[in-house]
Amino acid sequence: STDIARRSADYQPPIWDYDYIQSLRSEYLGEEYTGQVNKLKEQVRMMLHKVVDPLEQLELIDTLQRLGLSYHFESETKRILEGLYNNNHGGDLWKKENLYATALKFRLFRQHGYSVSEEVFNSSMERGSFKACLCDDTKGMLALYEASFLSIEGENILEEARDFSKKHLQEFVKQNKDQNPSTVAVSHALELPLHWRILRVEARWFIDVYRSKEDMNPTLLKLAELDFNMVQATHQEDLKQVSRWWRSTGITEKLSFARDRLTESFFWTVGCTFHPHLGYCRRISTKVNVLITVLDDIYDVYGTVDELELFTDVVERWDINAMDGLPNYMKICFLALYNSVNEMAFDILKEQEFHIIRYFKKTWADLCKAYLLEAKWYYSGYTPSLQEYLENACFSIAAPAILLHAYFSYTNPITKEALDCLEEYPNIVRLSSMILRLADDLGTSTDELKRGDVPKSIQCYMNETGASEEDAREYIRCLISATWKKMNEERFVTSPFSETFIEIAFNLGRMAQCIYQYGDGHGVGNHETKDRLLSLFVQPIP
Ligand SMILES: CC1(C)[C@@H]2CC[C@@]1(C)[C@@H](OP(=O)([O-])OP(=O)([O-])[O-])C2
Ligand SMILES: [Mg+2]
Ligand SMILES: [Mg+2]
Ligand SMILES: [Mg+2]
Ligand SMILES: [Mg+2]
Ligand SMILES: [Mg+2]
Repeated sequence: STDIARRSADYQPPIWDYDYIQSLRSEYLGEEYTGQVNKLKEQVRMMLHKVVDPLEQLELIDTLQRLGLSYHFESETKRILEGLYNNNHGGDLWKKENLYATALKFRLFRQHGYSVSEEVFNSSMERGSFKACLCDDTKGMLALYEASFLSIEGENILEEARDFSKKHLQEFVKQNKDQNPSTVAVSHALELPLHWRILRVEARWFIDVYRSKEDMNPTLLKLAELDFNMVQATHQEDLKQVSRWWRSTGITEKLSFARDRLTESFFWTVGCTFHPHLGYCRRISTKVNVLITVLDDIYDVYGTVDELELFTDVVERWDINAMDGLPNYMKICFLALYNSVNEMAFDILKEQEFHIIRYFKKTWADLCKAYLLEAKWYYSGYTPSLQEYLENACFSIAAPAILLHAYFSYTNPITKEALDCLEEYPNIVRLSSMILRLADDLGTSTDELKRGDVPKSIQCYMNETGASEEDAREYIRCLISATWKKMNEERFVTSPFSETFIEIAFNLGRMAQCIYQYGDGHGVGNHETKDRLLSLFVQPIP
């Protein structure tokens, strides 16, 4: 190609090389442990049937969830919560309970879609604020803090609950320097509340914490360790398979300027859909993520505006006969995208007799148009208002494309109603995109601006208000929190989407906060991400 001065992002090669990934093995694959795990599951089912004290029921449900086991006991959990909700939701039991029990029940009810009012905390308040004596009740403070993240817009009691509990928990950590189970639990929650954490990542951490708790139940621990390792073995097979596909495309050689992040792309999908039987969904979503990562770098780093115009036009037309004018690196990328997407469309046509190409074509065209607009803003030196930036950046972050593919890759039967709704970018998609975009900008914008990229939300806000970068970042974090309140409301809206889809959309936002918790965990693959990937995909729990 002509010697155009092209930017470089100087991305490092992947930490996880191909041969290493292909060498992964697990003794937990296959039937070896199925007998043992089924026996343990039966024992836990008995525990769920025998427990009668309401607080113990809630604690068992919460523990199973944090151990990553709740997906085995969904019907038992539903039966218990239904019972608790029906026979005491009237409210008398709420009054007699301590703050810890009230907050735990509130969080679990809301999380499972039972509507419960923030007024249940009234007995812990006087004259509009929480009773000062409560601040010594660390267990209650922690439960109140976690519960406050299930709030929706306009719930002032829960807003007050978050501020009150956060202040006293920070105080508690300051007063107690030594590492002990409660300071560890409090610091963990202050880093990221449970509601914003990815279940699979949280389970790996909590299993180690649970092992040393004085009320640890050996059956629960054993099942959690065994199940974690068996699921890990399944994920390893998915990863090896999709890694073989990625190598066969040759894209990492042909487009060496772009990020080669297959394993991190797989981590995104595991965070969204860890269920063992959703392997096809994980493999498709990984293909989408790793292709989007390359596409994003073509628009953000390497392509000239003329080339990007050409590429966007070809994607909009979705026509391989329109490729001739593309430079070679774009031919490779478009044809890989075209083949992968059409192959998935074929799978669905064969399985469900649904011809869906036009939905894919539209979502990829919308994504590339959003990319192109950002590239034009960059080359023309234009800084949009925050509002203008975000309207486009909720598309350029690719969440709508990611969620559309996720919907198709596990939903059977696909419904026209859900498709028409998806095509209009419903609230749940828009809100999930917003969280992903804001968390991504917090984690990646420093490096992006260094090598040259469109001004991100932080910079747009600074430009618009004259705020410092620190204040702008704080504002973006508040925006994430406010968006979560709107997302929480979506849980209660009737929609044509299944509970699974809603959970995947929630998890996409959680994944962003997980990946970017310590900076750019995707592009840079920092040591936190590396440690997480090792514990999730390589090292079984001993
Ligand atoms: C999977 C993704 C969320 C999507 C592609 C790679 C990402 C990690 C992110 O990459 P980034 O370059 O930060 O996106 P953007 O800031 O250029 O939109 C955008
Ligand atoms: Mg969670
Ligand atoms: Mg590369
Ligand atoms: Mg980018
Ligand atoms: Mg981009
Ligand atoms: Mg970014």
